Amino acid sequence: MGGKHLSEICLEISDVTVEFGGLQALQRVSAKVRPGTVLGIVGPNGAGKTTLFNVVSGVVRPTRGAVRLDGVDVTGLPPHLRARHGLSRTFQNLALNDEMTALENVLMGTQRRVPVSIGRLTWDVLTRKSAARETRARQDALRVMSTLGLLDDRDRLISELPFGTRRRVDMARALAGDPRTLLLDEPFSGLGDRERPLMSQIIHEIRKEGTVGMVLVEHDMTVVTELCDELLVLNEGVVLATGDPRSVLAEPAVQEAYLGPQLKRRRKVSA
Ligand SMILES: Nc1ncnc2c1ncn2[C@@H]1O[C@H](COP(=O)(O)OP(=O)(O)OP(=O)(O)O)[C@@H](O)[C@H]1O
Repeated sequence: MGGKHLSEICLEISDVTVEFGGLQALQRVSAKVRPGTVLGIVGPNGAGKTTLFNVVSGVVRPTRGAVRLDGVDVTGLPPHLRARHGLSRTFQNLALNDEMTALENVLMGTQRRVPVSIGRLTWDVLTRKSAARETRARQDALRVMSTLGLLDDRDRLISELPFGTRRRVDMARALAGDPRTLLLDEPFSGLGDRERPLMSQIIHEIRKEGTVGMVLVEHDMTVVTELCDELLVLNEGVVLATGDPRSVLAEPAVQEAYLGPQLKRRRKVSA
């Protein structure tokens, strides 16, 4: 990103409120993410986690408040234009084309920086300049795939790959866009015991590199405590607590928000 001024904060959510009809799904939520850190968004069902994720990715437009990527206000921008400001995301249900190879899917992720043609069909109409871009995109895609242990799978169709490998391909696709801010939507969901440590390690490595800020929505509190620098706990659209994971999860209000519904159910059953 040569020469461009990059703000210390890659993602800033300022005073965001979202109303769906009469329901306030988010009320005055603020957060900042720095490169090399992971912000975890947690909270019980219906707390507003997905809505906040959707506000950052541009799927939901906030009623009030703003989203900034590298200091640029992107609140009015549709999702596909946010990639130009360094935003990339993974999907809980994966965003892969099953009929394409792993490499072709990862190449799709490089399109943020250069308009890449990925099909054999369009190869013959490419100019020499775009052929050079294609070569660079392939190199970038293969480099990311190598880091994620996917080189041996590069020419296999997504439909032939086990779920855990597909999840890593989705991660490689998101990373191939060279993001500054990466949204991770339940990246451990559906992974087996052998695949989970690998995903943890990948997130650790990205964090250690120090150039990408991550936002993680995840239900597994062990993962959240282990991977996140900071937690933002939502409950019924309101920020209940923020801070380092262990102290935040120990707060009585947070415990009540999580255990409250269970305790209420138990009281009902025993009444
Ligand atoms: N498009 C929508 N229209 C109306 N209400 C919505 C919409 N999307 C979400 N909501 C409501 O907003 C609130 C927050 O929902 P959200 O999906 O963000 O919660 P969540 O924390 O992601 O929950 P879960 O953990 O169950 O996925 C809920 O009451 C939900 O019913």
